[in-house]
Amino acid sequence: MADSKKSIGIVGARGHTGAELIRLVAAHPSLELAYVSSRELDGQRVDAHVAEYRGDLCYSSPAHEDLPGLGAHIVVLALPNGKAAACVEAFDAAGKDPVIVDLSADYRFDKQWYYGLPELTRGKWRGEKRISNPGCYATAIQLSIAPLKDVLAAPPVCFGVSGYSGAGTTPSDKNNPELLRDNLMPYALTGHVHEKEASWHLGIPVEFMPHVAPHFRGLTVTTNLYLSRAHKREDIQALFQHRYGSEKLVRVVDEAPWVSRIAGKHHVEVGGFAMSSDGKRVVVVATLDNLLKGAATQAMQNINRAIGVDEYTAIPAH
Ligand SMILES: NC(=O)C1=CN([C@@H]2O[C@H](COP(=O)(O)OP(=O)(O)OC[C@H]3O[C@@H](n4cnc5c(N)ncnc54)[C@H](OP(=O)(O)O)[C@@H]3O)[C@@H](O)[C@H]2O)C=CC1
Ligand SMILES: CC(=O)N[C@@H](CCC(=O)OP(=O)(O)O)C(=O)O
Repeated sequence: MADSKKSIGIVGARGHTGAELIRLVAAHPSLELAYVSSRELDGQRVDAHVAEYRGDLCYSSPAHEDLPGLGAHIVVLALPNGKAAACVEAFDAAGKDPVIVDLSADYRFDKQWYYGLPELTRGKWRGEKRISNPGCYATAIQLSIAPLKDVLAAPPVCFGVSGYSGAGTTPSDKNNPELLRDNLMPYALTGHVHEKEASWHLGIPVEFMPHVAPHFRGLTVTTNLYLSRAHKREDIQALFQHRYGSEKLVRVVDEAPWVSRIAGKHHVEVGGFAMSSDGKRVVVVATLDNLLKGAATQAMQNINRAIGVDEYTAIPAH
């Protein structure tokens, strides 16, 4: 391994987000895969599953206690919710302190961890090596609401529709293409963890109603916002432009964006800005790829910052 490169381990690398991260790492000039874990793919070559990876690495299945001994500078936890703590505890017990990026919801409410939604929290990073990566819907919700936070008259109401890759690879109704065919499946209509996450990090109550749809990847969040005083559409657009005009991974668009155009892309699109006739209600639509800006791309932004390289290194512009 070249000295100039940092080594990275991905725990839970068989999953959808793990595979996207392997692709991003494969194209990264300063990162090299140290290990990728999967119980199911243990012993199989990585390049047999992720064509973009060129190398001889095979998946392995280390016990949690053995992870610290593998020595990666950066560890990404891409495990189901509830499974991160055992890994984190193993690093603590071994006295090892790599950069840990957790993709699950497990540390998103923990003040000891940096919550890495760079477009909104970049300035809050104090060099923490423990980074919780935001949820996919929670990213779209927060980016849709943040520019209007100070002019709201009521809690924003968000209608979300995700592709079924959002439900991971463990079989369930929410990733069963047979049940999803010609269907839209509502779930967790109150109290979804991303409702709590967006409310917590924005500091205002947010209401969220998720659905899962037959497409594989990409999500839409349509948010209804009541405003404390009348606005013109140009005023709303100006607030979004002011907030995101210089952001490489947020595009403020005129019309309401379509999810079919965001699949495989690394950025967020936010637009629509449909006004009520009295100017006191606006509907904002955001789309992003749940596996990319909703997970792996955002993790890569956070890793890049943690290792001191440009935040967008190895993240394609389109
Ligand atoms: N999918 C998405 O759109 C998004 C997902 N996330 C979060 O990222 C994390 C990973 O998501 P995703 O890639 O979709 O999940 P998947 O279900 O696709 O993958 C989960 C991974 O964890 C491993 N795994 C499953 N069960 C266990 C277990 N009990 N113990 C140890 N390893 C296990 C699996 O490999 P193996 O079984 O072979 O060991 C697999 O590599 C989750 O916390 C998810 O909530 C965040 C944002 C978006
Ligand atoms: C369609 C679908 O099921 N989506 C997932 C969100 C995926 C995600 O961002 O996950 P975490 O917050 O768990 O990391 C869900 O609603 O739980």
